[in-house]
Amino acid sequence: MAKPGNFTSLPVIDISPLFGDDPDARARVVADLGRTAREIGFLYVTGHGMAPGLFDDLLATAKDFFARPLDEKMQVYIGKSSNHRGYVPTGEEVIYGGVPDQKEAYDLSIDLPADDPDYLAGNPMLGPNQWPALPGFREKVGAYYDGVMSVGRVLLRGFAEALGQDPSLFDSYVTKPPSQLRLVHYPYNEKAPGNALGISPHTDMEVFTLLRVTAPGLEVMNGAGEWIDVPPLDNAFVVNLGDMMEAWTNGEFIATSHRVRKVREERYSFPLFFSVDYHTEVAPLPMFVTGDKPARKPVVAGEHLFQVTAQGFVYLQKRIAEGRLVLPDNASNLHQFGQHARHEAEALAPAR
Ligand SMILES: O=C(O)CCC(=O)C(=O)O
Ligand SMILES: [Fe+2]
Repeated sequence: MAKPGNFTSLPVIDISPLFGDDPDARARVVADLGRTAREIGFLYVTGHGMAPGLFDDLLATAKDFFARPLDEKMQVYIGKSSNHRGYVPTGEEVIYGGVPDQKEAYDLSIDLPADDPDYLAGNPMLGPNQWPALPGFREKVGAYYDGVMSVGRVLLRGFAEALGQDPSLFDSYVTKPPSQLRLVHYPYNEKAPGNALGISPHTDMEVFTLLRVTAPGLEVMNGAGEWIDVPPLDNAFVVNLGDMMEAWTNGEFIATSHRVRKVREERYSFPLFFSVDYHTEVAPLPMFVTGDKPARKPVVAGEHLFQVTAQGFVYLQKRIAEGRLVLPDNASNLHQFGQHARHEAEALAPAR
């Protein structure tokens, strides 16, 4: 099983050469990405080309939205959506042990038209977003979403090259991906003990995550089992590889465990979970399977994501209890992969 090295801090990788045409500079970045993906699974990304204003606007918009009265936010309650989009009030997410969080969120993903065939067929993760009526919200949050997805696509090509493959290796798997952006708000909590958990140890399930946060709290586990601080870095994304990347590469690239420590400070967190297409069967790609590294059991990406999601949200649990929602019983557990397996062996519950 893949295991990270004994790093004590994360590398900062300037990916601007991935947008340029200097082959030597590109090769250096690709080599850095490869080393990091094999040994750490976590990095800061700068030189991503996104104007700082996009994040500033996202943050200001999120602050405005979360400051609105509850009944206004509930106009776009996630429980009104058939494809998991909208406002997630405090208490909606099921807590895996420990002190309940005061966190609230707004979830969006690829904004498909109402005549999208997957949406019409009742797909539980594909369809339109539920946009709040707040002026400018859709434009600003949508612009950030498009920007971060573009960075994700460039990064995906960089990782493909870092595996010694054609940059387009993964492209055909990400044509209409349910890549979720979460706007998360942890209000000020004067009682929050510094070492209590905001999110318990987990790996992210998707290909990789592009994260921006406003305050410290995120920690990554190194190979020695020590928690390493990942404080926010100005105009940089924290990028971590997820289970699908580890599964595709048969463990060559690693999904690293992380957790969020509670801090006595209001905190906003904006993870973009870069996913593959809903119907993709995620299995090790043939070039990563060898005699001593047998292929693991495949999962259908979207079914797996939705199955895990369904366990974590009250409105989905209600739909299941009422028989209005039936989960596919063939979606196996992606937590069998990578560090999730190790954590489950250590009896630590996944957070999402
Ligand atoms: O808020 C953070 O710093 C990270 C959140 C996270 O790990 C997640 O949502 O999966
Ligand atoms: Fe995470």
